[in-house]
Amino acid sequence: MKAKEVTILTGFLGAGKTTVLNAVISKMKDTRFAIIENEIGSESIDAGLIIKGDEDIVELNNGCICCTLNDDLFEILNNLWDKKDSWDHLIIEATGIADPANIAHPFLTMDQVKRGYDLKRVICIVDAELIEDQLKERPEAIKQIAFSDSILLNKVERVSEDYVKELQAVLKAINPFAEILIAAQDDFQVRKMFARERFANFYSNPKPVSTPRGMFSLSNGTDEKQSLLAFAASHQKHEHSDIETILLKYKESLNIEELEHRMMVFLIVQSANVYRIKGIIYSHLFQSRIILQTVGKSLSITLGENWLPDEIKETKIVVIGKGLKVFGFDKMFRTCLYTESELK
Ligand SMILES: Nc1nc2c(ncn2[C@@H]2O[C@H](COP(=O)(O)OP(=O)(O)OP(=O)(O)O)[C@@H](O)[C@H]2O)c(=O)[nH]1
Repeated sequence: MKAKEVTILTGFLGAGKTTVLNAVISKMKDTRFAIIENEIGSESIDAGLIIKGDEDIVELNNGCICCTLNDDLFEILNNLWDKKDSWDHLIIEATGIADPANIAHPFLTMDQVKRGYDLKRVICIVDAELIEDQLKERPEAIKQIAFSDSILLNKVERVSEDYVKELQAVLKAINPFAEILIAAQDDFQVRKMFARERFANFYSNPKPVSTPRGMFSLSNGTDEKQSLLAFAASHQKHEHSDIETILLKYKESLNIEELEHRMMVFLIVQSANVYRIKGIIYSHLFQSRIILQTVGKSLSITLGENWLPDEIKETKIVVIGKGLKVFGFDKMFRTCLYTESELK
């Protein structure tokens, strides 16, 4: 059986990976996708933001797969392989701080993985408004651009045309081999992105891991798993080890106007070390969930999917940044909860 096509979607926190993934699912209706959604927090928000179709969506929330190449990934690859007749193309949405080279490693070096999975391309989504600061502060952002085959410059409507040209030159300098695409209004150039395949010898020739021959199964303590764990262990010291996540959960209904107000003040005054906030919010005044997102100083509060009748309605908010104080965030969000007397 032919190996399945694999695409890795990378890009810094909030660049627009899930948005582009949704555009891909909508545009390429003739392809059945399997999706691995990796998030650094223990709870997945993104999986709830992917448009529902026939896609097989697997969440991998135990940490960033670029650092913890653990059993979970192999189990997922094995499980997907078992259902290989039901999908055509695997997309891995990496966390916003992942080094795509580490994610690509097993696909490039392990014979048994290669037999089932053919890594065709790495696509990097870049936030035109924030990338300049991200390149200065975060080595992850540079690695993501440097390792990609296509770079999609996103959110260009937020910057000037001249600045877009400057950014193109910067991106070209970091990665002269990549094709740079500009996202136009609601057009993420999906077909173009997927038409491009990686150069066979482009990647930095990771050292091959010796692998025993056999079935495509990695779940039984094979040497490959050992090799990969050793590889993972040797990569434990990451540049993004200073990045932390906080998860806050509330069962009470939340006042969306108050939330908007608090968030706007927070973003103006205090958000320097916060890269990303994303949340699914429960407010009794709405039949649907409310989606809260911040990237840099931008705030978006939108309607999500309706709650299902038997679903537990609760708010889940993930904050990603450096030196985060749980108490402060908890206090801010608690002031947005309706009190019992307000609900009467
Ligand atoms: N203005 C503008 N906003 C965009 C565009 N693409 C995405 N966004 C917004 O940017 C925010 C983050 O988008 P996501 O697609 O969730 O980003 P992501 O890269 O998946 O985020 P993480 O998974 O947290 O790293 C959302 O509020 C999107 O609506 C764009 O082209 N223009």
